[in-house]
Amino acid sequence: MDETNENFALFLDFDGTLVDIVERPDAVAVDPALPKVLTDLQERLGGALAIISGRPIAFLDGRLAPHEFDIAGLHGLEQRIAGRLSMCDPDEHPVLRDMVERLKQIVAGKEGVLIEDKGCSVAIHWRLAPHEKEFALATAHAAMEALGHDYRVQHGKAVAEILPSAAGKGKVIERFLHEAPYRGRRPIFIGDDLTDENGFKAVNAHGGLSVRIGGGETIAKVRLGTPAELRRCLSAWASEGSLPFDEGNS
Ligand SMILES: O=P(O)(O)OC[C@H]1O[C@H](O[C@H]2O[C@H](CO)[C@@H](O)[C@H](O)[C@H]2O)[C@H](O)[C@@H](O)[C@@H]1O
Repeated sequence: MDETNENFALFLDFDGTLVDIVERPDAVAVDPALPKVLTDLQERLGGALAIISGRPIAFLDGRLAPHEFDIAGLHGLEQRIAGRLSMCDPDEHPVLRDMVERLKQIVAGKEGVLIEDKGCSVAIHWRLAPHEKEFALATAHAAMEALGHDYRVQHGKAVAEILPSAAGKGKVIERFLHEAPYRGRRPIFIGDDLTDENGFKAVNAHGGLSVRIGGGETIAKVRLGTPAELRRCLSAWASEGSLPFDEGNS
């Protein structure tokens, strides 16, 4: 391991952070150079690099293949650390499963409104139909009311997700920080969205470094413009070894 990096634990969001936002969730494309950059950086950090995403782990593994990184999916409902996998079982969420079927029927006539069924959570997207934003938000909140306190709505970029209340990026980052090789290190979390603010709060509380990609109100300490800019920073960090963020830049 590179000694200058031994104190850092790096947590990276996926959509809007490592990859550019696109119109459809299934159309997202990974820069071909990215998996190797992440692998090199993981080595520099003595293994302390993890992806923290709202996507299912299976989707992320598919996009980053053949590399299998430490990872948290579904906003922390699933995780894999050093090959140890902990998954969420959709069968333990029968009321949510019924609700997913109802939601598919409710949006059926709404062109451009997409239901992304993630097993233990469900997202309602309106990026292709911005005029349906209020409908999609009202639908998500009505679903949450019907499901009760065990579920909450997570707002995001042209999306509202219904997910178990226990899910949260801050909580899962805390879990990683209790495990080797993350334990005792200074955390860095890089994200772009509302769901990432909870992760920024966790790393800030540890005296860590929070980095927000793009605009919007944030508690992150550093801001970068775009996923492409971040990919350049990560590539430089992987090849040169020095932290590529200026902590004074917020
Ligand atoms: O935690 P993340 O890795 O940032 O995932 C958050 C959500 O990202 C995806 O939706 C977003 O990206 C789509 C593709 O660019 C875009 O079409 C959509 O408007 C964005 O909200 C993903 O589909 C969700 O499941 C993730 O929770």
